[in-house]
Amino acid sequence: MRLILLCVGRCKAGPETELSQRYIERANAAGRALGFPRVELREFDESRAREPALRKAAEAKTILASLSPGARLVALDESGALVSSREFSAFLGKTRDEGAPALTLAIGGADGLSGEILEAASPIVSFGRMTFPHQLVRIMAAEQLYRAMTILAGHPYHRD
Ligand SMILES: C[S@@+](CC[C@H](N)C(=O)[O-])C[C@H]1O[C@@H](n2cnc3c(N)ncnc32)[C@H](O)[C@@H]1O
Repeated sequence: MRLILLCVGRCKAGPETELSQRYIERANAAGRALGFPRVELREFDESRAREPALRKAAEAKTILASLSPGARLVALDESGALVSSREFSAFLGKTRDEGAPALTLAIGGADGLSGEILEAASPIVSFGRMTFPHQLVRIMAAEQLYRAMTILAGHPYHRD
């Protein structure tokens, strides 16, 4: 099952990009043998529309258009469900075993994700009730994908 980290907003070259790339490379190395051939990072420009609602709607259209047929959509949003790393890894394993061709994790831009995306997603996952910048969330999501791979592989990176 392909894993896609879909980001509204681009990250400049620098420490945030380096760290998220490092976790993606680790997730790729650990995931290949587990039926996760690769984590793909896709970035889109934030909309330049004047109103936040119009920006979010335009960004939602881009996100929905980029989903491959049969792909599962997970939204990252402050309002979502609080899940443990083990629960998240179990969800990835179950979705893979159900035969989904791809799973997309969507990260919103400065305005956040639209209601349309939150309704289309299952589940909506939160990293806590605080709001983080999308650059940090990208790193956190990449790390959680790597952590999930190690949990599924029985590797001792994750300790609890
Ligand atoms: C700067 S935040 C969006 C701002 C916020 N929704 C607002 O109303 O102003 C950018 C993106 O990072 C992700 N994000 C931020 N905090 C998060 C959290 N606590 N849990 C999960 N995702 C988060 C979401 O995908 C969000 O759309």
